[in-house]
Order: sequence, then C-alpha cells, then structure tokens
Amino acid sequence: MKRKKILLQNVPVTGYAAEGKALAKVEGKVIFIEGAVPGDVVDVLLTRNKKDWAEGRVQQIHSFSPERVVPFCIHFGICGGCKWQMLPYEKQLEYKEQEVRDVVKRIGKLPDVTVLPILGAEKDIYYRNKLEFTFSNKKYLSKKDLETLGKDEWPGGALGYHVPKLYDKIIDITECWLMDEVNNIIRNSLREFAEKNKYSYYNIKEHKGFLRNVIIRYCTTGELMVNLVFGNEDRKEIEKISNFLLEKVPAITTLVYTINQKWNDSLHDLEPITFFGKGFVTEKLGEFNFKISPKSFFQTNTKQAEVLYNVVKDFASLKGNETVYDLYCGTGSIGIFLSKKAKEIIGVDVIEEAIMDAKENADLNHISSASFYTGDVIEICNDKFFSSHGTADVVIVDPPRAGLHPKLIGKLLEIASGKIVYVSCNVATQARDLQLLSEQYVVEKIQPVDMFPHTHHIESVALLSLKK
Ligand SMILES: C[S@@+](CC[C@H](N)C(=O)[O-])C[C@H]1O[C@@H](n2cnc3c(N)ncnc32)[C@H](O)[C@@H]1O
Repeated sequence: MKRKKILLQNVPVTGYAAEGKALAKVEGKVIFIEGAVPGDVVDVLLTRNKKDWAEGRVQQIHSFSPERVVPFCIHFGICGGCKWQMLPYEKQLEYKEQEVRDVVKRIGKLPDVTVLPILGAEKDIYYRNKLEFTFSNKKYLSKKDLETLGKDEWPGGALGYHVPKLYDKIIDITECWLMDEVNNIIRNSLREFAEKNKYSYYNIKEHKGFLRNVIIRYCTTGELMVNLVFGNEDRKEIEKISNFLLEKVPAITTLVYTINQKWNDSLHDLEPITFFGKGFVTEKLGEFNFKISPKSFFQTNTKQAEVLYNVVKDFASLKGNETVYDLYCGTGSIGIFLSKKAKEIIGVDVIEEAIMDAKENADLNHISSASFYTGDVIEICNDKFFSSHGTADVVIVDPPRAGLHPKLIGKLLEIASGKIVYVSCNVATQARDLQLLSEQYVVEKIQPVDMFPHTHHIESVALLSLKK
C-alpha cells in the first residue's frame, strides 16, 4: 500500500538541529527539516513520521529568514557539496559551536565541560586539496530542464558530482568553489575536448564507456596532480587527451591515468600509470612534507589540518620524554606532526597502504622515533603490544564517524595513560565515548575546528586527563 504524503504548511522554523537540519514544532511534535533556516516559514513534505518526531524536506519557502544570504554557487540546491551557503559563514560557525555544546550536555551528560570557541577557516572557498568528478552518460535534469527539453532530444552526458542519494545521476558542474579556479579549467576543458572528439561517457548501468572519473589533487606547495580514469584501455586516445590537458593546463606537475573496468568506482585495487611527472605530489603541514600518491588518504583541507594538528599538539603539551600512541593514525600525519616533541610515536591503522605511506612519510622527514603498525586497534592494542612498546604517556585517537569501539574504550581505561587527546569528525559519537571515558578521566576541554565551510561537518578535539 502506498503511504500517504503529508505536507505541513506554513511552518515557522524556530531553531537549528544537528547535521545541518533546522527545527520546528508542530502541535507539540518536533520536526527536523532539511533545507530550512531558523526564521523561515516553510511548507514541509514529511519523509519520516514517528510518534514524537518527524523529518521532512522544504517544499516551498513562504517567508525567508533574515539570516539568509544569496548562495554564491550556481549549482546550489541540487549539488550536495556546500549545502549551507544560504547562511553567512559566521552564522554557520555559531551553529556548529552550539551543536558541540548541545551534544556534550545531551549525549555526553557532561554539562560543565569547557567548549572553546570554534576555530573557523581563513578561507571558506578554495579550501579543498582533492576533488573527484565523474563522467556519466546520464545527466541530472531539473524540473525546468525537463520542461524545456524536446520530447526526443538527448540531454547529453555530464561531468560533475553525484546527485545526493542518486547513484546513477550526475550534475553537470560548470563551476566549483571548493578548489582553486584550476579545477574549473581542468574539468571544463576536458568536457569540451571530450565532446569535440565524441568520446563516450561512462554508463554505470551497462558498464561501458571510455571516460569515467577525474581526480584532482592541488597542494599548497603548488604541486598539481590529475588522475584520469578510463573505462577501457585505448592507449592512442588516452595519450591524446592527456597531451591536450597538459598543454591546456601547464600548472599540472604530474598526470597519471587508471584503467577501471570494474563495476564500482573504487581505485584502491588498481594501479595508476604515470604519464607525466613523478606520479605523486608533495604537501606540507607545518615543517613536514607528505608524499601523496594517487591512492593515498590525506586530510582534504590542508590549512585547517594544520590548525587541527596544532590543537592536538597544544593539548598533548609534550615535554620530549613521552611515549605517544597515535591510534587510527591513517598516513601518520598527526604522529609525524608531534614527533619532534615526543620520545616515541607508535601509530596503528587498519589500512595497510596508509601504514606504508606513514612509514614513507616518517622516512621522508628523517624521523626515526616513529613506528607504524597495520591492524585493527581492538586486536592489535593488547597488553603485549603496550608492554613491548612502552607505557603510554599520551594516547591520541582519531576514529572514523562511528567513534571508538567499546573494547578499545575498555582497554584505554585499563592502560590509564596520563592523557587522551580525542580527535573526532562526529561530535555525537565523541560525546558518547567521552561519557564512558569520564569514569576515569576528566574531560578538560573541547576545541571545535571547522574543516569544511558551507557544510554541517564539525571536527572537534577533546583533552582528557587521568583522574588523580
Ligand atoms: C579519521 S581517519 C584518521 C586519519 C588520520 N589521523 C589523519 O589525521 O589523517 C580514521 C582512520 O581510522 C582507520 N580505522 C578505521 N577503523 C579502524 C580500526 N578498527 N582499527 C584501526 N584503524 C581503523 C581508517 O583507516 C582511517 O585511516
């Protein structure tokens, strides 16, 4: 049976809720609304309807909140990238800081913890060092496009981003503010060249087509890497398109390409081929250099990563004689950033390639006091591991969004290091874990950092010290 659609009309939006949603109350029921801003009056189409709360999407805005500003990107509203452009950056920061304060109280049940003012980004556009675009034979068409398109007219393919929640539809992006203008030149000239040469765009349903993805890495060092991903190995055409791009964008320092004939877009099990340059780029964080290969993970906002790591450094306040465990270390960047101040750094991550990069980065920076291990933290971090590598003075944890595994929390309580510095990309799971750790630790302070302007994502660093 088809469920009846519920449309709530003329709803005054009163507040901000977590994860970029706004909040309203209708007949005592809390409604979480996507696409609204406190102060708006909107019609909301419910997408979930529970007894005490509901979720919905804005259908129409009757009156605009005075908080709103005009979004700067022409793709706003369809693209899932910078959904908060309708709010001034200062307001976004205010809401993010408020969210941290709320969850620490509500989920962490730690009302007295000091939440420091959020550290906003100096640059709220052009802040990403990595962008990934997809070619698709299926272009996303808005209602207006559909109305103007002739009945039998083919809308053409697209090169851009996925429409949120629609895996086979791509928005044809003509401008993107997330990376320096060079990203627009690369993407738009590739599209022009592809159309002129009648190259096929990838068809994700039938799994055929020549052009698949373009991944751009642009570092603060000025090094620029492009990875072109093709659906088949037509060397002559690959050479032609690569040479075209190198001529068009002389700033490219290395160009690699990858042949992907798999059903999915992941590249971790494929070997990129270097067409031009050294096949990797080098990024700088503080005084340290990091080699970024086409498949390496690296923080996508270099400037704010530096801000974040400086907070970690400040919270760890190392004297030089400490053994520091960097759990969920990725490519070892936090440990390396702290290495000059510690006696020893021991990093652990479950991804083997990340650990290989971490070791290479330690060598690149002539750091001999850091060692890195591949494995699941809950398996590797046992008594033997801690006794063979030395008593933990400081433990840094930087888990994925799910937060810390309860077994790891148990282990952290058992080894009782003097300090824990908890870096998180999900303030809700962080607050939950802080509550559990507060059994034995005092949560001294929390520093929110904004790594992703115009999105609702928040990074936050908590300092915990062992109860006396
Ligand atoms: C948020 S990233 C941290 C990256 C790194 N600290 C940095 O600043 O670049 C989370 C990391 O946790 C790792 N990871 C996820 N689950 C894990 C587990 N169970 N054991 C070890 N590492 C894990 C991922 O591979 C990823 O590198």
